[in-house]
Amino acid sequence: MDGVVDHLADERNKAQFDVEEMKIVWAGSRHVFELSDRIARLVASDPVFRKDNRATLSRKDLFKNTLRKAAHAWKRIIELRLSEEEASKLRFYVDEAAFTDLHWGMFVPAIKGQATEEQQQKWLPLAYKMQIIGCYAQTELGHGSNVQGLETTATFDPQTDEFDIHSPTLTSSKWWPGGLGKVSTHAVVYARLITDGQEHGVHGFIVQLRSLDDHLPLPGITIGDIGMKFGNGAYNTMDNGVTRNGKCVRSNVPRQLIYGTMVFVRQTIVSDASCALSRAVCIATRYSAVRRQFGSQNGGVETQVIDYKTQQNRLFPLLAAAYAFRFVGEWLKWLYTDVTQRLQANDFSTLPEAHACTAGLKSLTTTFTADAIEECRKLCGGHGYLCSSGLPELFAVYVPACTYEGDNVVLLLQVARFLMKTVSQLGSEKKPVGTTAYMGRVEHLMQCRCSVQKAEDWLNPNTILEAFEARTARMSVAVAQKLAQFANPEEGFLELSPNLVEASVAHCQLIVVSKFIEKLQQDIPGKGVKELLGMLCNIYALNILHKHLGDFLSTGSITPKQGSLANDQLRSLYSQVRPNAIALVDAFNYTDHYLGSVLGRYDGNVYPKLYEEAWKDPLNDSVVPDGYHEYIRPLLKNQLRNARL
Ligand SMILES: CCCCCCCCCCCCCCCCCCCCCCCCCCCCCC(=O)SCCNC(=O)CCNC(=O)[C@H](O)C(C)(C)COP(=O)(O)OP(=O)(O)OC[C@H]1O[C@@H](n2cnc3c(N)ncnc32)[C@H](O)[C@@H]1OP(=O)(O)O
Ligand SMILES: Cc1cc2nc3c(=O)[nH]c(=O)nc-3n(C[C@H](O)[C@H](O)[C@H](O)COP(=O)(O)OP(=O)(O)OC[C@H]3O[C@@H](n4cnc5c(N)ncnc54)[C@H](O)[C@@H]3O)c2cc1C
Repeated sequence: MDGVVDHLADERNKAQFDVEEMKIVWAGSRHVFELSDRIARLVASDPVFRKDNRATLSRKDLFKNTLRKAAHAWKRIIELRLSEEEASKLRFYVDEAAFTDLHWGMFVPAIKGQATEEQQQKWLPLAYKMQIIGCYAQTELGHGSNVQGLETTATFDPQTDEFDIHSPTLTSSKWWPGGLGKVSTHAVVYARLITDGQEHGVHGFIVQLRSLDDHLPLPGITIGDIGMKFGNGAYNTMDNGVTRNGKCVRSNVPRQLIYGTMVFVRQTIVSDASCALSRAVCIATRYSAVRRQFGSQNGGVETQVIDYKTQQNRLFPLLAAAYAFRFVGEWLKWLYTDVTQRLQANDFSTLPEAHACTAGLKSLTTTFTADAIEECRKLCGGHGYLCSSGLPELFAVYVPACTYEGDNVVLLLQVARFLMKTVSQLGSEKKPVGTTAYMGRVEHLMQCRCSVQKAEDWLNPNTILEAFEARTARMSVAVAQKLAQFANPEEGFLELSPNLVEASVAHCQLIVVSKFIEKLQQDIPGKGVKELLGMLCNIYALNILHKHLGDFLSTGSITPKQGSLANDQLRSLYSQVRPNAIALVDAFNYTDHYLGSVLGRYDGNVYPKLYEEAWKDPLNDSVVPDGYHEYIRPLLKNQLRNARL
């Protein structure tokens, strides 16, 4: 900021907490903060990684530019001898969806999680050096959610000691896999295993797709890109592929680990939600402090839009959620590490809970984040609709997270199965543990009364927790009782699926609230840091309570009066957070390069930069537009009309 006017300086001076310490809390540790900061600057200062032209490039140029960036990134990783942690931050700050995500994020984990020792020794060194490039080919044209419904077959031929991978129909074509369309040389292909004429369910097989000499598809394989996706630029940097069959290399997979890669990726998607959300919130918060509308007294300055209570009521819960998702993401990473270690020791006991948590939290956080990015766009008024705000592209890149790695409703139904199983086991030997431990107090939760009498009573974390637990327990038990009335449980499950999904959402929201409260019980240094986090935790919880008041009231978990007091407390919390809003988004420590938004600039110098940016549009290359002589001039001169008459 040397020599640059900081238009947000007054806002920064208002902060009542230590921003530098909050940056450490956000990053997770001082080590991660310093590393992230260094890599973010490295990326921002490298011209190859510029991204302000993505919306205007043609698909082919966009894609080629992504290939260039990926090759350059890999070169820098090798030259600078970056560690895995540094390389992964570099990918984060380069901020461009590419085949490398699938290679590192799914192909390598699938081999690590599902291949035998011998297979790992063969494939992993090649993959780590990127001497082969892999993708994850599960979804087909006809089936995505229903993995057991995949049609591709892998038939073992004892004569050749090979599997014959076959997609016999159009609908069995692999369709969607990222990186498959134009880049990958190999894939983990999911197919129904057939040996001796017998079926053994869906398994993963490593298949070579393209020649390592000339990149042409191997015989028997038809391969290409599936076409343009939502939004200009955005996810179109990625080649999503279609392919039909081939021969392959043998595989031998333990049944329970087939789904392991999805558990891993869902966990990373939850952590990623806080990044996308915080980015949108940072843009909307800074711009809301810059933007002024109405309220001028005697020709004085107008009101900053961030001071309108309606703006705060829309924006601050999103800010609070960004922090909430950060902490639940940290916890989920711990849970995933724990379950992985157990699996290595053949202990599968915590896998169902890990599956339910990753599926449910992936669904909850991505649905919320996608909606929140769009809300941030609206919070920025008309300028939010400009590509230079960064929000349209962020939305277009982010919104498929609600679908990929499991459609969000399908995933909530998985949580519902887990919840119903937990309820059905209450009173048996098997005690609920982990995130369902609260169900062990179901008798109390079914009849407890919320003690809130005045607005400030809602600041007690135990009060909040009990209201959320009572709501979830009562919703789960109510739907379980309805289910029990069906002679055929699967029929009941289908009929009651909307109620089941609502119970799952309540359960996932409870997990997020409880992990935020747990975070606050840790030692958090820095003046005012814990206090601010406490306010954000209360905003996150009370906003949910307000938005889902129907659930809380219909289950009798709180009274209408208590609901109204929660809302009073929310308004008071907004006033307390307001002076800290800019500092709270500064704590994300995002560079202007990463934010990619004129509205979210650190220095708040929005208007001159918006004007400057507009002139860069290719349409402004000429004063008189291409097409004037053909279409505008004849119109103005009435030549078109005369010609018709
Ligand atoms: C320009 C760029 C430059 C940068 C360059 C830099 C390069 C260098 C970088 C170097 C870095 C090095 C560091 C690397 C760091 C890593 C980076 C990480 C990034 C990660 C990002 C990844 C990218 C994401 C992009 C998006 C990818 C999207 C991919 C996909 O979408 S893949 C396809 C996913 N498909 C689905 O999810 C399908 C959904 N369906 C299902 O999951 C299931 O079928 C089902 C719905 C659950 C099935 O239901 P059924 O009822 O049919 O059940 P079924 O019979 O199958 O199962 C029954 C029992 O099994 C249980 N169960 C089900 N699922 C699971 C599970 N997942 N786990 C455990 N158990 C499960 C189920 O509960 C039943 O149990 P039961 O009730 O007890 O019987
Ligand atoms: C950008 C992007 C990248 C992707 N990358 C990959 C990849 O790398 N590799 C890969 O293998 N796949 C990939 N996919 C595919 C992705 O995993 C699937 O699209 C996803 O799992 C959803 O499956 P589907 O498309 O079959 O949706 P469908 O299941 O057809 O969903 C359609 C609708 O039906 C509803 N529905 C479906 N089943 C049920 C049910 N049982 N009960 C109630 N409602 C239901 C859904 O909620 C949804 O509203 C990608 C997809 C996208 C968009």
